Amino acid sequence: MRKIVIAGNWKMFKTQAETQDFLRGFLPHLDETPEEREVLLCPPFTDLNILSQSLHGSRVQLGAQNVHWEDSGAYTGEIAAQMLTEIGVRYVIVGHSERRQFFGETDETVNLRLKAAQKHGLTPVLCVGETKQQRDAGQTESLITTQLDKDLVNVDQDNLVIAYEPIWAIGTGDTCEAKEANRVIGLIRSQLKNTNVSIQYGGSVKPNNIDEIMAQPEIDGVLVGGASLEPESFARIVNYQ
Ligand SMILES: O=C[C@H](O)COP(=O)(O)O
Repeated sequence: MRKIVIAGNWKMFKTQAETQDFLRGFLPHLDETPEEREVLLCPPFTDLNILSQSLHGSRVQLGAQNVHWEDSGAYTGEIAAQMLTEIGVRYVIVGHSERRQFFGETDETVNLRLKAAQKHGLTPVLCVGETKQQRDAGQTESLITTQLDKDLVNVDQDNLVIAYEPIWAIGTGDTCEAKEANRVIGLIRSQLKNTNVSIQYGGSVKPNNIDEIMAQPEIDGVLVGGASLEPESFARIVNYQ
């Protein structure tokens, strides 16, 4: 049985005070959320501790936005898996297109980060997806196949979530058609050893398109950026019909 995972990726947004405001507005809505849905927040590192304390005893899981492959060392600006698990983090986003595009993340470093996360009991959320140029050139399938082949070398598929995020749909309001996202996610699934991996869609998910997205048979959840920052809109997404 595939798990439904609804995740908010806050990217580089929210101070601790803003995080507390968010929780006041968001948490009461979880009374309506069906039990089987995993709800996940991935804030900036500086918000993890306060969220860990505030969410103690709640059903919301914590995720980080990055993890280094070494246990410790001289890696300025990076974070180690044990620093995350010590404060109750359970998931970590790896290979987000913004990391690949702006911070030199490669399939090789994505693979190292995935293995390090798993070694310490974190569940990685691996992001894959094509640019507009690659889509227009008919390279979506080959690009995703290459990413999966390289990123998943020696990665345990029993402790993994994948997010299909077409880069052209991220933060643009230009959502991938639900049926097309379903098709690509089916293709991703067909390339996995474990076909029960939960595969999310990400890219301009909003309250007005969540129901159609989640009605697709291959889609097991969503990775939400902008619309996860506002309590009412993320609550509507978590409580999709
Ligand atoms: O990680 C989340 C994605 O990059 C989607 O962001 P968005 O919902 O703002 O388009």
